Amino acid sequence: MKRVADHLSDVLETIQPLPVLDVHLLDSQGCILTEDVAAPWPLPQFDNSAMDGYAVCAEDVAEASEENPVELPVVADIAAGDLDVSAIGPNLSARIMTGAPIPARADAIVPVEHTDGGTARVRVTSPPKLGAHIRRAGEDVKEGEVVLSAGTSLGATQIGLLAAVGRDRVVVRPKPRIVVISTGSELVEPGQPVGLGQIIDSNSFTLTAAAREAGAIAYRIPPVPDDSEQLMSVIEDQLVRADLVITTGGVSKGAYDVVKEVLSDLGSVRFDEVAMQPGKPQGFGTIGEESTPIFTLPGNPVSSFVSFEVFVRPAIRKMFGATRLHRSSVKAVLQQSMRSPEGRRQFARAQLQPSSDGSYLVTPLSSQQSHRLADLAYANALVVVPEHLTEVAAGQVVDAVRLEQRRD
Ligand SMILES: Nc1nc2c(c(=O)[nH]1)N[C@H]1C(S)=C(S)[C@@H](COP(=O)(O)OP(=O)(O)OC[C@H]3O[C@@H](n4cnc5c(N)ncnc54)[C@H](O)[C@@H]3O)O[C@H]1N2
Ligand code: MOO
Repeated sequence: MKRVADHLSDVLETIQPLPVLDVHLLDSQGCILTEDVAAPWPLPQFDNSAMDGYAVCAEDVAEASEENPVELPVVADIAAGDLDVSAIGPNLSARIMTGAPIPARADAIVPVEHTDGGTARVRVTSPPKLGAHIRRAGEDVKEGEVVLSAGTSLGATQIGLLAAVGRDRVVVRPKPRIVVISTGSELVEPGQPVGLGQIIDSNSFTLTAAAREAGAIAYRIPPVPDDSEQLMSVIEDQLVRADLVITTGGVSKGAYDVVKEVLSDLGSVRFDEVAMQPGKPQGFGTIGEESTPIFTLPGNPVSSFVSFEVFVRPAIRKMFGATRLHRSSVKAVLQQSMRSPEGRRQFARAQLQPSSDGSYLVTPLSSQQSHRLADLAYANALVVVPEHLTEVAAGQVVDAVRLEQRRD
């Protein structure tokens, strides 16, 4: 049997980052920036007021108090966006709104709450500190400063910053488009009547959602029966829009394992038994004119999910240029002894929880059978038991891969 580490390194050798693309700013959400973006101007671009109030010279109102307000003429009314802002002279003031440019010589803003709000003359009842409520040009970002560097993952706040420095397009590595195909003549769609012997296709839902959680654009298509011509035609159709294809089912030793049959003659897909539990039957390779990568994962629901976690997720992350391909794992104290098949790496569903001293405790779920979907939905970690161990006693420290918290 092939080792997990060897299969993963074969996968990651074949998978390459997608070519970069110049996209509209909002289309960059969730993508990784591939250029350094410098600010062509400072932020803020000009000195402006942080408060609705009055621009003054601080020393003119230094003695102001509730009992002895200082009264100043109001010589201008400056709104945000006003361009024509003249200087104020000594012992004069200008009414000013938040975001409006500071008139020359003003060196403090008195918030309207500390005045009588007058429009021709204003009575100031509290002295501002020098520079109070003035947002200085460049205090946020300096002109020419690199605000985001290549490799940054773009979320809402990064996209806002890019807009603020004037970018309407950016160069990113796009999200891979992934097509998920479940195979099996027994499969029916959720929401449809389920006949005797039929089962609902859950794999394609799990994996489409998992691919999206990993950062991809994922398309799910209805299950394809165990018929080689139909499967071939569906795969060929889907190659038009796919950067990567995932199938589930039909890769073990059954008489109707058509995925294996069809893909053995197409492209460069190799079928291996990988020394892991679950997820032993694995297929991977490339197909079609554009050598599109394809994973053929086993049909058992847990096996397909674990295979996705171990091989497909890192591949997706490599395609969109992430620097961290793997999920984080922690050392955790096993709460219950475990057995593990000899010579195979076990990925056991488990509940991980922090303990009061900052360490982690992990409890493997009672059954590790590959069809048990409820346990899978309940697990928040996978305990990894290396190939050479067949037993791990309670109290031992193990590696636990953290899955996204799906139940909190
Ligand atoms: N004689 C042997 N039989 C099996 C072996 C073996 O080595 N020798 N390996 C077992 C292991 S391990 C796995 S894993 C499975 C993999 O089987 P396939 O990939 O061929 O998958 P199927 O036979 O099509 O289905 C297996 C199982 O999973 C259910 N299934 C399939 N697709 C879905 C879906 N989309 N949603 C929900 N459930 C699905 C299917 O009904 C079967 O119960 O082979 C073992 N057998
Ligand atoms: O390898 Mo299967 O994936 O054990 O259930």
